[in-house]
Amino acid sequence: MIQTDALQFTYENGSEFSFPDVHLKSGEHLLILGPSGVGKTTLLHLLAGLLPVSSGTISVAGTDFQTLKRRDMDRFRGSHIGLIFQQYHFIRSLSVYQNLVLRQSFPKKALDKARIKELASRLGLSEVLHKKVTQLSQGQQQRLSIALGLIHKPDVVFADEPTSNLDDANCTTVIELLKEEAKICQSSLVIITHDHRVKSHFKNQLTL
Ligand SMILES: Nc1ncnc2c1ncn2[C@@H]1O[C@H](COP(=O)(O)OP(=O)(O)OP(=O)(O)O)[C@@H](O)[C@H]1O
Repeated sequence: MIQTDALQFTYENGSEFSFPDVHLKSGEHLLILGPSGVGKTTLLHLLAGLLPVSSGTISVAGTDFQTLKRRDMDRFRGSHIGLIFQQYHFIRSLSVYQNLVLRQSFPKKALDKARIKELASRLGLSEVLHKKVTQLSQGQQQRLSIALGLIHKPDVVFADEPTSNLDDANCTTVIELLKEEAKICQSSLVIITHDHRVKSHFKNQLTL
């Protein structure tokens, strides 16, 4: 599902990063650990095609990123990749339901109301489905962020620090939700974190 070879990236200011190869099969999970500043988010952005590699290759869901032009990359990401960011990316003027509809329609998929209702229910968002996202609690925002990463049943889900700012009980809940939803969607799951509480939940780990 994910295969990288000799990945390197250099920021404009000259900061250079070399990453170990990642090999992940369909439905597998990977936890990427490492101290702050080591390049975890940079690696996630490369794997999601948000940054272009300086050298090396990435293949996700059988597609070699080198073969994709920028617009094709955006389309590919919309269909095959789910992103769960540290900072929430919601459209603040819209409701929870409208945000999910918009994300679902991005890869030009037909509206699937049943899928939205079902996912919202599993993530405990049914009661707030028609509320503005600005009216949600922190925990509800976190769960909406997960729902937005999974609504289109992506092949791969990348989650960047999904448990930062959570207490121990909520940390476990969010990790279990992510694993459960990834299993239902048969998605591979890559979690980037420096939160050592997450370690015990994943066997497959890569430390940068
Ligand atoms: N756009 C940029 N231009 C230059 N340097 C950058 C840029 N973005 C990040 N960096 C630097 O690259 C290094 C790696 O950043 P990155 O965010 O990938 O680390 P990280 O391991 O995810 O850190 P954290 O755990 O704190 O989120 C940091 O030193 C950061 O300051």
